[in-house]
Order: sequence, then structure tokens, then C-alpha cells
Amino acid sequence: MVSTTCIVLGIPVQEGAGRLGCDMGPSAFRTAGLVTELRNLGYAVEDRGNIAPAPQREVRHPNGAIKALPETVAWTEAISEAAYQASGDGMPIFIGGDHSLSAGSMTGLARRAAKEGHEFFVLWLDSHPDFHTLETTTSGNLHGVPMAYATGLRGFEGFFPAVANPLKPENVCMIGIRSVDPAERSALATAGVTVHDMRAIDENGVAPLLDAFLKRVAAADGILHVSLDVDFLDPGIAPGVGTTVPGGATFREAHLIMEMLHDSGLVRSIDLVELNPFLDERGRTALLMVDLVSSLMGRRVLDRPTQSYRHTPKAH
Ligand SMILES: NC(=[NH2+])NCCC[C@H](N)C(=O)O
Ligand SMILES: [Mn+2]
Ligand SMILES: [Mn+2]
Repeated sequence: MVSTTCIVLGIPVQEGAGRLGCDMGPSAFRTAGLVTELRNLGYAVEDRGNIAPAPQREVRHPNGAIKALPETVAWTEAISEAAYQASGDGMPIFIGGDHSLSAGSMTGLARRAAKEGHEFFVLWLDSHPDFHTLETTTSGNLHGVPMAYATGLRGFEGFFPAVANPLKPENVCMIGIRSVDPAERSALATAGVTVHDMRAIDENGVAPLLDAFLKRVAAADGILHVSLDVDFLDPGIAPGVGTTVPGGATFREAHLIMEMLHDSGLVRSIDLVELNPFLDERGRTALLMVDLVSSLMGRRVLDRPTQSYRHTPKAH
């Protein structure tokens, strides 16, 4: 796995969030030592710098609450293309930027997976499902829509770029959910997304929930994208985000997830989103996010046998 080249892509989009500051996220991840940490783990790292949005065109939607639609569309176009390219060259790590960036990353990665004949899966670590459509959002903040868009829900046509390879809702597993708007709740149930809220974590622990999903990814010979929103974490350990929700994942739960993901060998790409350095305290949230990436990329405390998820082909 250490022959993998990590491709760092800075995506300073902030228009999708309700407050400014996520445009400083890529700098904060770099300042917190992301590239050095990856190199110390033995990876080749190519930092492609920050990408820019595509040219803007005029788009207007009847839902007057929507903010920054032309900007978000322009970002989505550029990010999707960059994701498609980078995933052909190595393991993309998208450093945001607000969560609207995942509209681009997931669609570009899904296109790559389809081209390579792989089933595409997403692990969504967030307090929010971000499952609004352009019709249902009431805040109008477009970081609340990327999962609905990438799974091909109706209502984005003619506004956002067409989704050629929609992500199957049954290939999505959400963990950490604790803030869901009414329209999202019914849409999630209809779509058939696996949603593990904080209660599910409290009752079961993260390990069995994630284990079941990783087994499904492996059984389908799939590839896995991980989308990590800072607000997945408890605000007590990760204050640097505009949409804190109390009662989030602990330090230990988050590291356990990262270590299990590494053991699985299934992860092909990562989004690190919603870091707002303006709201952070001396970089502690940025440092914690980098620390979690290290665990996901293979830093470990002890040598221990790892659980193998890949099926060995049956001889016949
Ligand atoms: N990526 C995020 N932080 N999303 C928060 C979304 C919150 C709320 N559901 C909204 O649509 O406004
Ligand atoms: Mn989110
Ligand atoms: Mn969130």
C-alpha cells in the first residue's frame, strides 16, 4: 500500500457554508503538517496546490433561499474533473473547503470507478446527512446538498452538471448523524441509505457498524471513498467548524474508525471538509484532522494481525 502516491488537492470553496472562513482550510491542513505526516508514513506525496472554479454562468433557481448557486456549480464542475483525473494517478486527498466540494469529488470518483469497472461506495462521517435537494433546502447553504446530488436525486438537472454515474444509495453508509432536517429524514428513508446515528454508536460502538459496511464493500469488490466532515467530531475536541452539533464522535471513536479503515485496505480517496480556521483554537482542529488522517493511512501503536476484508477467490 505504501507504493500509493497521495495526491493532495486544495479546494478553497467557502460559498456552500453559512459562514465565511473555509477558504482558509487548505492552508491550515498544510500548516498542520499533512504532507509531512504522509511522507513520514512512507508515501510519495504530490501536492497539486489549490484548484480554481470553472468559469461561472448564470443560473437561477425558483427556491429563493438558495445562496451562491452559480459559484457552487462552477466549483462542482472543476472539482469533478480534478477528482476524475487525480483518481487515475493515485489516491486523492481533497482538502476543503466546505462540504459542497463533495458534490464534485464524489461524481468525479464515481466516474473513475465506473471506467475501471468497480462498484463505488462512500463512508460519510458527519453530523449531517447533507441530503437536501435544491427544492428542499431552507437554509439555502449548498453544503447541505452534495449527497442528494451525487446519488442522483431529482431536481438538480439543468442547474448542476448532469450526474453520469450516480452513486447507489445502498452503497452509502453514514455514521455520526445527529442533525437531520425533516425533508432529509423522509428522503433518506425512501432512498435506502444506511444511516447510523449517534444512538446507534452509543448502543453498539462504532466497530460492528463499520465492520458490517466494510464487509459489504469487500464482497462487492468495491472501492471506498471516505468523506470526513469536521462536525462529525464532538465540538469539545474539534471547535474549528461553522456547524458544531453537540454529542459528536470522541477522539477514540474517530481513531478506531480510521484504524479499521486502514486495515481494510479498501479506501481509495478522502475528503477533509468544513475546517474553518477562523473558528479554530490555535490550530487544534486542523492538527486533530491530520492526526486522524495518519491513523487512516497506517500509523499504528503496535504491530498486530489485521482483519482481512478482501475475499480470497475460491479455487474451482
Ligand atoms: N456540510 C454541512 N455542515 N452541512 C450542514 C447542513 C445543515 C442543514 N441541514 C442545512 O441544510 O442547512
Ligand atoms: Mn457535511
Ligand atoms: Mn456536517
